[in-house]
Amino acid sequence: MTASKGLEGIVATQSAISSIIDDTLTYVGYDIDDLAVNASFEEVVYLLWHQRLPKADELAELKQQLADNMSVPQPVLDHFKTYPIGEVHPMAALRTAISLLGLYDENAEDMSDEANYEKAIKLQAKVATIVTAFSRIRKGQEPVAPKQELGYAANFLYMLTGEEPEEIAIEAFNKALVLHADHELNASTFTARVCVATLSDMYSGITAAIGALKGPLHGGANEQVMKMLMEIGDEDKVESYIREKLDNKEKIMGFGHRVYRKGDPRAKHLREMSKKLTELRGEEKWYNMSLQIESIVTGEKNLPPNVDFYSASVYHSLGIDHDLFTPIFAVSRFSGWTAHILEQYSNNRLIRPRAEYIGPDMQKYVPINER
Ligand SMILES: CC(=O)SCCNC(=O)CCNC(=O)[C@H](O)C(C)(C)COP(=O)(O)OP(=O)(O)OC[C@H]1O[C@@H](n2cnc3c(N)ncnc32)[C@H](O)[C@@H]1OP(=O)(O)O
Ligand SMILES: O=C([O-])CC(=O)C(=O)O
Repeated sequence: MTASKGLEGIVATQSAISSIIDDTLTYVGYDIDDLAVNASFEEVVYLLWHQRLPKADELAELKQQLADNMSVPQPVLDHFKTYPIGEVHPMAALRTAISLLGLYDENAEDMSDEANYEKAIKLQAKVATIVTAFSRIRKGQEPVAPKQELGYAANFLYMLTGEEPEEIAIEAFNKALVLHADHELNASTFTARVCVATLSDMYSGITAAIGALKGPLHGGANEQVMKMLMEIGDEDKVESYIREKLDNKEKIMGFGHRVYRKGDPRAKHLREMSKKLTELRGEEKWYNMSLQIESIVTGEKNLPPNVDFYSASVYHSLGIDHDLFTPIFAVSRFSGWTAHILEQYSNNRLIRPRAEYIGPDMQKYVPINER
């Protein structure tokens, strides 16, 4: 038995949800380039859950179901007030809130297909409320109730700020949600599948996935990208900052990928949006710095940017707090995680790989006073 470090190159399951073949990402066979330009997030959610695009009445029904399920039990929101304000990372708060939310769902342990589909709807609806409410409560503000007539992307921004967002912000945010929705067997999705393959419940699977997404080698990278941009601060400091990091063999956040070799197809959409939004806000420096970083890292290391790189300047331009970038990734990825959990349940087998043992051999127990 020889281990593949990080399970690199191992095909661990079959899935009909998304695929990465020759650096092309598709959701159920639809090219991400097509969906990024044309689809609403709700259409993508439906696509991932049903493996087909919705008809108009089906989309309207899903939108209504999401709108109807956005409210969150008060104790889940109140528990945010028990944290030491300002010190809790919103991903830790989200992870805890979803686990807590499970206690308020009387069907949490009902493993029927219907109950699990309903849980997917509830989770997708409520995560927007949870993330935005946490953001407001920690600033001493009241949560904002969603508006029935707004779509998912618009509602998220509305609940975050209390103001109806501009069209350009809705368009950018919807696109970001579409681009982050699913990604084959990434670390957090794999985590969700491993968890529920024991026939554990969906809240457990999603809680586990949030924990996996939080790390800076995965979803946590987008916040780190913005931290780096802020640290550099100015266009004429990029060159020396990045070269020093590379010379010290440090990683540049937002670059590299386990699967993509030529490049992440999502990055160009975010790059384009970053250009548009930073120009609009008169803050082109974040885009210009990002371009410079891309040119150096690609030139020196042949490492293209991943989805996390330009999403940082996009979210910053939308006025979003930097530590909410990864929770926003999660808000979108709830759709993929729930789709994979439903798929896992529908054709389940316990996921239990082996380890190549490299510890000492055949030791004999030594009584404690003789060690
Ligand atoms: C949504 C997402 O999860 S996308 C990924 C988000 N994560 C990041 O952006 C963090 C930065 N990137 C990384 O840490 C990595 O590229 C990962 C974790 C994404 C992929 O890692 P792996 O597939 O294990 O690649 P691995 O670490 O083997 O890298 C191969 C080589 O490229 C280098 N490398 C990889 N990424 C980077 C980077 N971002 N900056 C500098 N060098 C890098 C490695 O040091 C290694 O060099 P070596 O061969 O000289 O040792
Ligand atoms: O697939 C991966 O390893 C990480 C990634 O890009 C994602 O989850 O979107």
